[in-house]
Amino acid sequence: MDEFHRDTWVEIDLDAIYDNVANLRRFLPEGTQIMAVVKANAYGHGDAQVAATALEAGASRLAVAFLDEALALRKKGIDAPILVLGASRPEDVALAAEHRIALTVFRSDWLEEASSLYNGSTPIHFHLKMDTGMGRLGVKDEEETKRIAALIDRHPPFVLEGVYTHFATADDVNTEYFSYQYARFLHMLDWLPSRPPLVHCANSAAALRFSDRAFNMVRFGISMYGLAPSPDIKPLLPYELKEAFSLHSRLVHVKKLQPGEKVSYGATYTAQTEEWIGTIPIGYADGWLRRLQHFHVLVGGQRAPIVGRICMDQCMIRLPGPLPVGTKVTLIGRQGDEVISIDDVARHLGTINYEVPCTISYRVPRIFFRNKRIMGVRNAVGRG
Ligand SMILES: Cc1ncc(COP(=O)(O)O)c(CNc2conc2O)c1O
Repeated sequence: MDEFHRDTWVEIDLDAIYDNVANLRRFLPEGTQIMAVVKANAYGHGDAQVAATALEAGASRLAVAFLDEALALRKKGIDAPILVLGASRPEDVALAAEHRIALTVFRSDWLEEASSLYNGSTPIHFHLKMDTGMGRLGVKDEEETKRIAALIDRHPPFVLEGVYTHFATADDVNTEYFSYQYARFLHMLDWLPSRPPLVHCANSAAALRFSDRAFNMVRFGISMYGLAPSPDIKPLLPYELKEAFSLHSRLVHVKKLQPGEKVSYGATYTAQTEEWIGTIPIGYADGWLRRLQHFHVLVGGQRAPIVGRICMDQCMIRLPGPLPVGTKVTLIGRQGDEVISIDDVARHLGTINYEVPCTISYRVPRIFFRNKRIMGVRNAVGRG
């Protein structure tokens, strides 16, 4: 287990990850596989630890954004099938094949170049991405689709393992555009001479709302971490999700200010009365962004406002009274009856919940809990 020497840390409840996946397993139609989306360091939750837990709970495959993320999982001993959802380089097909990593394909010129560069005999699995209206990656016309299918067919090591699309509005209460994309996908699938073994379209929102239209695999991301894909559809979800991520620190300095005394850069905060001010060792370089000024944290089971500008490595809070240095501060999570959720932070920042855990940087160590006990600590500082 890594050590760390600053009293700020993330706690990842792997029991919550397990339960969120196991509940989906029970909820989905029999035979629908779960692909756990662990890109961006598992949305900031720890890629290998989340991957292993999700696989234990019933996921059979993993998805990442880029080849480097898949290679990192292999280095950490994750052996399950991995799909790279984003674009890769044609010259990296050999590397992907060597590590049994599937790649997304959506351009015939890319595949032409890959076939000219790859002389190996080790199979490389491809998932064909179809753009049904997300407008990001994917084939859009029949000719290109047929060209790609024919190229794969002509090149023995190339295997078409899957075909998929991605929804732009599955987390929207209004299902009109979702229905359009779903119908478009059905139509585009007929452009293929035959359907490959894996056909998938659902993200968390679609898996939880339209599991009857998920084909034979879902790509489960945000709700594996216990977060609703959007506030609007939270009431529509079929079962309770358990948030896995919490963020904590400790008071490293406590002082009493007299009226008129100032706090932090720009001296923008002025004490109005005698005030107790605490300093905590977390700042915007940790992803605790400057826009969180005027938000609050929990200390002593009570809300404490963040006062003055958030610095790179520290910020200040107004305490309910004199508290000892070392008192635990919760920035995301629960203290007694008080809770600060990721959704609360996202709302204050004017963003979506996805962004919050992803933004808590590598500099904040992650402590992993399984069966309520610490099973690992990862401190990425100094790992280059
Ligand atoms: C292709 C693809 N499939 C599945 C998922 C999982 O979606 P979920 O987390 O809603 O379950 C994502 C998430 N991609 C992104 C989530 O936020 N921005 C993204 O690009 C994705 O890009």
